[in-house]
Amino acid sequence: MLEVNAAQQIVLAAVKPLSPTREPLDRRLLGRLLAEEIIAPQDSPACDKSLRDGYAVRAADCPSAGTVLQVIGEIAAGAAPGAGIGPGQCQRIFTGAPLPAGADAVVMQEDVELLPTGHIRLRQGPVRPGQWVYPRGQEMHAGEAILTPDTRLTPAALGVLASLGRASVQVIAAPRVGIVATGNELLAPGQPGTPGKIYNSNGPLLSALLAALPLESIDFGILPDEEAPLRAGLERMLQQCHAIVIAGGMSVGDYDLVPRTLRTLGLDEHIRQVRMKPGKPFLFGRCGDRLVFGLPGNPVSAFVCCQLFVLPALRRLLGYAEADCYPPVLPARFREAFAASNDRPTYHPARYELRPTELLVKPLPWSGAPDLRALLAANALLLLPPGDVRYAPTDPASFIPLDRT
Ligand SMILES: Nc1nc2c(c(=O)[nH]1)N[C@H]1C(S)=C(S)[C@@H](COP(=O)(O)OP(=O)(O)OC[C@H]3O[C@@H](n4cnc5c(N)ncnc54)[C@H](O)[C@@H]3O)O[C@H]1N2
Ligand code: MOO
Repeated sequence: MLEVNAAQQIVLAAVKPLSPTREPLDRRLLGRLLAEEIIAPQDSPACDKSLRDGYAVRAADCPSAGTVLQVIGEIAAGAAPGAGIGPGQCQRIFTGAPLPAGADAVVMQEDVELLPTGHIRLRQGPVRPGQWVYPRGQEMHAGEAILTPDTRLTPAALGVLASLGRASVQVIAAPRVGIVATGNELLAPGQPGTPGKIYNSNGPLLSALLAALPLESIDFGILPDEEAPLRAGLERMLQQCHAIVIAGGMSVGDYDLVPRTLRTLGLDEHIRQVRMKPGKPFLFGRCGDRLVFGLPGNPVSAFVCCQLFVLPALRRLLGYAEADCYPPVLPARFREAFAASNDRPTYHPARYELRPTELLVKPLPWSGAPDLRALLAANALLLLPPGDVRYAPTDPASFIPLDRT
């Protein structure tokens, strides 16, 4: 049976980033990949600016405390610089306002005494040239490359793009991803419960996991274990989405119809099972250029397969470099003794904590693939090898953090 690492490589090898598109600059671009080089159109700041509320002066006029200067006008932020200043003169100025011609320094208003004659007297001196001035081009020069293609857009990058006056940018397109739960036993939240039925937790669980990425996800609700409506539903999803995520009906039972139904829709199956627990009946393939992920119905299995295979593939569709697509695996030490017995490599819900110099990890009580409640307290998946294993406190461990953003 395929190992997890090999399966992850097969998935990523089958995914190509989507094409670039031009989109309006807003917060929906957070986490998207830039697809153009951004060049500064002009110097920033475009002129020398004041960093303080106070007075724009000529430093050469201000050798010492007690210097008296004539105030000849006022410049607010957003105003044109207006008249320049000559010897013995200054202008009232506010933070962000352009320095008038002749001025090369700013004196904070706290450092002057305002005289009734319309003059100021310096409380301190000398004034250094450039004092409280943000010089033209200090942040960037016209023609300078500010952002390279393949930059992942952060809040700071979006702020810088806005500061350049950009209303839109070229980014890698965001995929549309469909999610559906299958099973005759499933009820939508709000429907009256009846014996034998359970509520669909996988749909909301997977939608929430996908919400960590800047893509459009569509929840297609529930499809039954019946061939005709299942086929029609999956076909509709394939028409509308770049990738589809199906949970349930993946195993070998008489009502596990998903794999064979996908085959009638032209599935090119790349993966049918992976040597892991939970999540063994994971399916991956393509229908034409659509990516198809079949997750086992047990909620923790669906969760783990989403973390290990679906999210990495979607990051790749978004244009992330391959190495940035995988969830990180971090080294740690066991916080306490633990004994495990598993027939496959296992991803066990756990809690990690940062101690001054190392990470400690503690497996949580967990009763297996259906036990979604165990994930409530988890912030990690602890990797455990197959077989009977006993760990003592401080033994080495490795885990996947679940709180990575
Ligand atoms: N004879 C075998 N039986 C099973 C095998 C096997 O190899 N041989 N594999 C087991 C493993 S491992 C898993 S995992 C499950 C996965 O099976 P399916 O993908 O077919 O999932 P279902 O049978 O549809 O459901 C399993 C379980 O999860 C519940 N479920 C399903 N969907 C949801 C949902 N949307 N929300 C909440 N709970 C859901 C479902 O009611 C079942 O209890 O198969 C083993 N069997
Ligand atoms: O592989 Mo299944 O997901 O253990 O229960």
